[in-house]
Formats: sequence, C-alpha cells, structure tokens
Amino acid sequence: MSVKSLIINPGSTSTKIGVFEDETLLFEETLRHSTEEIAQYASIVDQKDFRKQIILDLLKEKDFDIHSLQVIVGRGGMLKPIPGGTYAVSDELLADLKVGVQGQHASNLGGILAREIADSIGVPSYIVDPVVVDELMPISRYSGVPELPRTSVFHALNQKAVAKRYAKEQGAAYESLNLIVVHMGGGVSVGAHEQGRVVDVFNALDGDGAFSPERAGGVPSGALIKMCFSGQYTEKEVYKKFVGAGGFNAYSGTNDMRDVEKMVQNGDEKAAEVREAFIMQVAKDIGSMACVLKGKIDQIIITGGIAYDKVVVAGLQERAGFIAPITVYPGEDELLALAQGALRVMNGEEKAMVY
Ligand SMILES: Nc1ncnc2c1ncn2[C@@H]1O[C@H](COP(=O)(O)OP(=O)(O)O)[C@@H](O)[C@H]1O
Ligand SMILES: CCCC(=O)OP(=O)(O)O
Repeated sequence: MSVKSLIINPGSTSTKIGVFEDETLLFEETLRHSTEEIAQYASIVDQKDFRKQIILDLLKEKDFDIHSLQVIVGRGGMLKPIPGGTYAVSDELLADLKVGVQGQHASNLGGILAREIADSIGVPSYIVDPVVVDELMPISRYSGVPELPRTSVFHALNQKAVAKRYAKEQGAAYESLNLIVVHMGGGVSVGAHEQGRVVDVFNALDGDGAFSPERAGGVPSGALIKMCFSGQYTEKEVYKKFVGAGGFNAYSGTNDMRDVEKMVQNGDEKAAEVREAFIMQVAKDIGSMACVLKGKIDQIIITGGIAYDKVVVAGLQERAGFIAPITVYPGEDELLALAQGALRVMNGEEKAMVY
C-alpha cells in the first residue's frame, strides 16, 4: 500500500510544504516570510498558528483531503545533541521542542506542527535528521573557553541529503568521500564531511562562522562582552542582534538576497560591499574546513536558497575554487529527505529512533 505524507519544513525566512505519495511529490509550495512579517512575533512558538494556517490554507486551496494522509513529517529542531535518523514525535521530544533545549529556531515548529496535525487525524508524526545531529570529533568541540564548547547546530538534513546525492551521482559511497558542504539559507553552515560523518561544522545559529541573511555569525568577543555589560540592552535584545536582526538584515535591512541584488543594480555601493564581505567570510569558512580535512577534499558542494545567486556562487568559485572542484545544488532536497526518512520507518526498513 502506498503512503501519503505531509511534509512541513519551517525555515527562518520561509515555510516549505510538500505532499508526497511514497517518493512522488504531488505538490509543494514555498512561502517566503519577510523580516517585517517575522518581526510581528515575540518568539518562535508564537509563530505556530500563523504557520499552521498557511499549511491548512494550502491544503484547502489544492482541494486536498487531510484525512487521506498516513503520516506527517516535520523538520527537526533544537533538541539535545543526537545521532541522525528518523524520530517519532514522542511527548518528551515534543516538550523539548517547545522549550528549545538548545535554543530558539523555526525548525522547532516542524515537529510541533507535525504532531498537532497528526493528532487531529489520528496518524503518526516524525522528524528526520534534526538541526542538532552531532557527529563532531572531540577536537572540534574546543573553543578556548572550557565552559563554552563549540556545538553542532546546522542544516544537517540538507547537508546529508546533498552529500549523498553527489556521492550517488559519482557512483561512490558517501562513506568513501571527503566533502565540504556549504548551506546558505536564512542561516549559513559550512561542514566537513569526512567519510560519512560531519566531523566539524560552523554552527549556523549563534556560532562562529560567516554572517548570513539574518545572523551575525562570529564577532569580536571583547566588543561583544562590552556590549552585554553596557546596560543598554537586555539579554533578549542582544541575542536578537545576533540571531534574527543580524547579518544582511543589520547591514542592508533585508533577509532576501534578491533585494540585495536589486540594491546593487540600483547603484548601492554599500550593499555591494556587504555582499562581497559575505562571500569572503563563507570562503574563509571553506578554507577552515579544508584544513580540518587535511587538504584531502573530493568536492565542495554549495546549496541552499542563496546557491541560486549567481554572483555569490561566482565569488565563492573565485575565492575558494582553488581548494577543490565545486558542485552547486541550488535550493535544498529537504522535503524529499523528510518523506524518505518517514517512509523507511513506515515500510519497516528502519526502526524509528527513540529520543
Ligand atoms: N532565486 C534566488 N536568487 C537569489 N537568492 C535567492 C533565490 N531564492 C532564494 N534566495 C535567497 O535564499 C535565502 C533563503 O534560503 P532558504 O534556503 O530558502 O532559507 P530558509 O530555509 O532558511 O528559509 C534568502 O536570502 C533568499 O533571498
Ligand atoms: C538552526 C540551523 C539551521 C538553520 O539555520 O536553518 P535556516 O537557514 O532555515 O534558518
């Protein structure tokens, strides 16, 4: 019997929705959220009903009967560090998504919405390869401050999906390759995939890598400490400067790279400089991961929404192309990867992991 699934993929700047019959996509939709739209909500959990309504409206518009679904799958969020795999949205997992045990990010809503909609029609709900998949080697955890270890928070689902897609296209096993995967979405993560394990990665949320459309990335720590103790900001206000209002939002007032391109076309020199700084920071992250892999790199893979941006891709080619050949997979393979993760469990090929 075939399995019909609803896939819910909340990102920081978008909500992506797909309906599959087994591995066949019946329809999909990407709804982009502007900085102003997101700014109306005080917290991620406050966005739940808004994002749920978008999903229900889309199903209605497509005249799709929700009761024909056998499973709902959501992108997995800021849980405890865990191995990759498909997890049932248990009560414990749901509670941790609501709290956001490693922080607040739109992906927390994936499992919450999947469970809520699934419960309403009496079917199971799952998450797959959440953003906290942790395969770091011990030396990657060092930051220089023992109380502040580096953590693995990244686009695990898509990084793994595109890495496996590249391996398949080459007729090679993912586990036999060394790859640097660069995901550029609302957040940016650059990971070192050493023979099937992401042994080091720049944390995409509040870590030490490049800035992104809505995040600051790594900043000078002395200046940050002074800002925190200046008395000018609450903890929440400082965090917002780094996650949400940082990066392109702070420099150019938008989280949309197509707006940045328009600004540059209209002669905005500052916007052009910000984009060049972004390209250089991402290229520097690629260089770091090249050292993690000791220079033995089969391929660099560039993916995420910004991989559609020809100027950014050309800039990365210019600055990092000497390290290894580059393959570009614009957008992401996340909807299919989520559907496949649930299918493996529904078809009995794999057991759901227990959180
Ligand atoms: N065709 C395109 N050209 C340039 N940039 C794009 C294009 N499509 C999406 N983007 C940019 O990609 C970013 C969002 O990437 P995406 O992977 O969809 O993010 P998220 O999943 O975090 O919401 C935005 O800055 C958006 O403007
Ligand atoms: C929290 C890590 C993943 C991430 O940054 O996703 P988005 O780019 O969708 O915000």
